Amino acid sequence: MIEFERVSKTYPDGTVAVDELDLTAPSGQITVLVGPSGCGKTTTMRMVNRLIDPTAGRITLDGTDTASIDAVTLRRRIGYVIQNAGLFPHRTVVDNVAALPRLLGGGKKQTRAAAMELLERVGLDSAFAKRYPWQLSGGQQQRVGVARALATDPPFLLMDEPFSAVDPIVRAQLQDEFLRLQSDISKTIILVTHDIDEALKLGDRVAVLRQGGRLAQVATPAGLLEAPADEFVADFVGSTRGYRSLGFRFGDDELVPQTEPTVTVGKPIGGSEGRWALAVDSDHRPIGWVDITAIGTRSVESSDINLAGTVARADSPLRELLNSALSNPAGRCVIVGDDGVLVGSVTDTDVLAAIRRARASEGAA
Ligand SMILES: Nc1ncnc2c1ncn2[C@@H]1O[C@H](COP(=O)(O)OP(=O)(O)OP(=O)(O)O)[C@@H](O)[C@H]1O
Repeated sequence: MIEFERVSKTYPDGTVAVDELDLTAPSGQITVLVGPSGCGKTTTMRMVNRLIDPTAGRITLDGTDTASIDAVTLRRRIGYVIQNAGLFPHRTVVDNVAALPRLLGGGKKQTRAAAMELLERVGLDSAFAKRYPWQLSGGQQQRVGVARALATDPPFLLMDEPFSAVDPIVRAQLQDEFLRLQSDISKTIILVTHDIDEALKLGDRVAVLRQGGRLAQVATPAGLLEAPADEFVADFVGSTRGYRSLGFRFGDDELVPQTEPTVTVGKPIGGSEGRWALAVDSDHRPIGWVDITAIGTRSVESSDINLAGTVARADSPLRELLNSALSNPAGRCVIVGDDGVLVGSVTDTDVLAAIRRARASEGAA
């Protein structure tokens, strides 16, 4: 757990960057700091690893005052990921990741092997290990940045705008991978962003800061959308906050897929009701929809398949679940497993009902 207790920072020129901040970042969770430019996010984060010293107040890591820990020792316990990755330009990818463990006295073979394993975990093929940072895309560099921050297996991680230097599609991929990684490693993370959508997607808790480094509200993403503390927060989360909750995901048991009747190419349609039937390949992966009324008793052909529909996974954001329901001619959301194999389907009404249930339980919490 990282705790800020009445922490303030006034720069020598008199700028109050952070003003009496009280905030807790719980263990094993992602706490996001979000707010407009200049509201003190980076200053707040850098006080944790003492790149900046607070003017007043104290910051504790699992109860220990950071001021009482030697700065080098402190930074070993806190991984740090920054925008544009900040990699050593003259070292290969694997050497970037292995650098700190080597410095701490790890053997060459052992630290390299550990670095290779980490690179795999962050989704980088081993073929990239011998490249230099400039030979990687922005998204690949960010992955190396994350691997490097994790190299000493620190319990705490600070991430300053880690995904903002890449295009929106790569950013979404990196965010998804990061959430998957975090569900495995459960680090105590503080992440800074100015992007409210990123904050709502990644944060277990989101702290909204306003100008002058004052905390406007800290809440779960759903709590923030449903009950903004004041006009500033309401404006910051935006008037489309109803739609923003479509970025949330359901837990495993909140949506129960029903069996979806299927058809395959080369076979006649048997026993499907309604107008549309889902076509699947021989591995039972959805490929499109067939208009039953156009087929009659003959066999289904590839050219009969309407490819308009999309699929989602049970843990996809609600946006993708609804998108699947709305894009499929049958109006049902098709759910597949990680391997792309059909699990079943839910209706758009099921998705909306589950959203309402989730909101009701959030409100009751
Ligand atoms: N070394 C410094 N000396 C004086 N003022 C500073 C210094 N560093 C930052 N500031 C000021 O402190 C305030 C907070 O800056 P900080 O970088 O923490 O904000 P931020 O929320 O991270 O901003 P951004 O989203 O634009 O990166 C700003 O007004 C900034 O101009």
